[in-house]
Parts: sequence; C-alpha cells; structure tokens
Amino acid sequence: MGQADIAALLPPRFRQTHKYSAGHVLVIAGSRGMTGAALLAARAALRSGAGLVTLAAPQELADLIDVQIPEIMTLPLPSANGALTAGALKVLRPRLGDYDCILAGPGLSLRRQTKAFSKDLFQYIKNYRPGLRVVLDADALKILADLPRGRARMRLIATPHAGELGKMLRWSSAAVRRHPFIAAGKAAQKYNAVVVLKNADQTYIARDQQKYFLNINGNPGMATAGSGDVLAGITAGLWVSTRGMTALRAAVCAPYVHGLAGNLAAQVYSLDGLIAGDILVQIPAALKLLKGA
Ligand SMILES: NC(=O)C1=CN([C@@H]2O[C@H](COP(=O)(O)OP(=O)(O)OC[C@H]3O[C@@H](n4cnc5c(N)ncnc54)[C@H](O)[C@@H]3O)[C@@H](O)[C@H]2O)[C@@H](O)CC1
Ligand SMILES: Nc1ncnc2c1ncn2[C@@H]1O[C@H](COP(=O)(O)OP(=O)(O)O)[C@@H](O)[C@H]1O
Repeated sequence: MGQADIAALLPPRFRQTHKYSAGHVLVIAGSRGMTGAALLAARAALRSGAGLVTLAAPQELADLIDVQIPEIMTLPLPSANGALTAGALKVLRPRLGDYDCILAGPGLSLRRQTKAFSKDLFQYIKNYRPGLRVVLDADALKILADLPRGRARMRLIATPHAGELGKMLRWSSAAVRRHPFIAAGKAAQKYNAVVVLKNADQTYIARDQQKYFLNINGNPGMATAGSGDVLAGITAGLWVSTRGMTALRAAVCAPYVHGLAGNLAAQVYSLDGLIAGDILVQIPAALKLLKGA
C-alpha cells in the first residue's frame, strides 16, 4: 500500500478528543538490563497518539523510570532479580479494566517466574477480558508459543521477527524467512491474531491465509537494537487513539508509519548512525506527513 492508502486509513484527530478517549495503553515490559526496550515501546505508544501510557515494570525499574519520563505513569509490580514474578498478576488483575490496550513483551525476560506470570495473564485476559486489545512482541511471543495450542486466544496483534515466529510455529527461522507469507498466515490462523512479521526490509501482515499486506517502507539503518520495540509501541498507540481502528488497520498502518519515521530519521542521522530513539522522535513528523496536521 502507498502513502495515500495509509493516509486514508488515518483520519484526523477528532476535535472533542480527550485523553481517555484517545486511549490508555498499559505497557508490560522491561527487566534488569532491558529497561530501554520498555521505555522505547512506552514512548512510541505516546508519540503515536495514545492519550495515556502506563508502564508496568519490575518495581526497582519502575521507580527509576518514574523520575525519568514525566509523561509516562508507572505501575511497579512484584519482581525478583529485576524481572516480574507470578505475584504481579494479583496487583494487575483489579486494574485491567482501566486500560484500552495491553502491550506486553519488550525486554520482559524469559525467567521462570516471568513466564508463569505471563501465562496466567494471557489466560486471565482470555477468560475475563476477552475484548481487551492486546499487542504482543518479543519475549511475550516466545511465552505464548509455549502454551498448549489455542489455550490463550485474545484480541491480538503479534509483532514477531523471524526467530520469534519460528518459535510460534515450531519452524526454523530460516524456513520463516523462506516462506514469509505462508508463515505469517499460518501463525495468524493458529493464534487467531493479526500477525506482523518483521523480516528486515519487508514486513508481512496477515489476518488469515487468504489476504496479505506487504510493507517495504523503511531503510537498513533501522536494523538497530530497539527498532522493533518502537514498532510495537506505534501499533498499540495507533490502535487505541484512532477512531474506528481495527486490529488489521493498525497492523497495516504501524509498519508504514515506523518506516516513514525511520526514513526521516535517516535523513538526519544517516543509515549508519541511526538508533531506535531517533525513529521514535520522528513518529510525530511521519504522522504529520500522512495526516497533514
Ligand atoms: N535496549 C533494550 O533494552 C533492548 C532490548 N531488547 C530485548 O531483547 C530481548 C531479546 O530480543 P532479540 O530479538 O534481540 O533476541 P532473540 O533471542 O529474541 O532473537 C534473536 C534470534 O532470532 C534470530 N532471527 C531470525 N530472524 C531474525 C530477524 N529477522 N530479526 C532478528 N532476529 C532474527 C537471530 O538470528 C537470533 O538468533 C527482547 O526482550 C527484546 O525486547 C531488544 O529489543 C534490543 C534493545
Ligand atoms: N534492512 C531493514 N530495512 C527496513 N527495516 C528494517 C531493516 N532491518 C530491520 N528493520 C526493521 O527494524 C525492526 C527490527 O525489529 P526487531 O528485530 O524486533 O528488533 P529489536 O528486537 O531490536 O527491537 C523491524 O520493524 C524491521 O522491519
């Protein structure tokens, strides 16, 4: 799809918008050593239009983040050794009704206790909050892949790279790279999700095995740590903030906005010097180019 097609899917912000109608994203992410992934995703959601973003993170990291980025609220959760533990769900459960979308996974870690928490969370959402929008990326996808087939179906956008999608399908990442359309479609079917497969310079979007979208916007400068965390944040931000935005529309628009922001960032910082935070700060300019305001 071209720039005009994407622009048509992104209507201007409604005049009477207030921060709650623009949507509240809960980002569940980060562990010791990977706080940056959580911050990139949370900031990208805000920069993509979400009215409020709360970052749920291990308590010691949440306390640090709280003083760093004034626009982001934090929800400290029980943790051990810098990663979330099973007790985190008890704190989260009564609050889940406050959020329009959950984005989980960037920098979450694959520790045993974090896996237990994540699996219980997915199951809880499936049973008690089936309408909640969920974006899963990175470690959350590997944890989802461990669940028995179909156990935790949600209203889901999944944003794997080839390694992660390989785990979701029990394929090698080389096989995913060889057959990206088939892999994205099969995963969409298996997980009842919209799948955004990040295959370097090409991103494949599938909701089933019949209809696919391909994004080629972007540049090789975006092959840099944290670039995917930014895409996950854009996906959640667009999904909640734009009226009438379906999961498929959000999944089609987000990689385009991400690529456009990456292209604007490359003009300033070059293909070699570009870092994920540069993509992040160009999201508003990319949206302005697409929406005209
Ligand atoms: N600043 C930070 O805190 C950062 C934290 N990150 C976090 O680090 C954790 C591990 O994620 P990684 O993706 O780095 O490592 P993973 O271990 O998840 O995946 C990397 C493996 O997948 C394979 N692979 C196959 N196709 C690939 C493709 N198209 N793109 C990338 N890898 C492909 C690679 O060969 C490699 O073996 C995640 O939680 C992630 O969110 C990263 O996002 C980097 C930045
Ligand atoms: N050569 C490239 N051209 C365009 N986009 C790229 C290229 N390499 C990587 N990207 C983009 O960067 C992101 C990388 O995501 P991911 O592998 O999850 O990184 P990370 O885990 O470091 O955040 C994807 O959105 C991908 O499309």
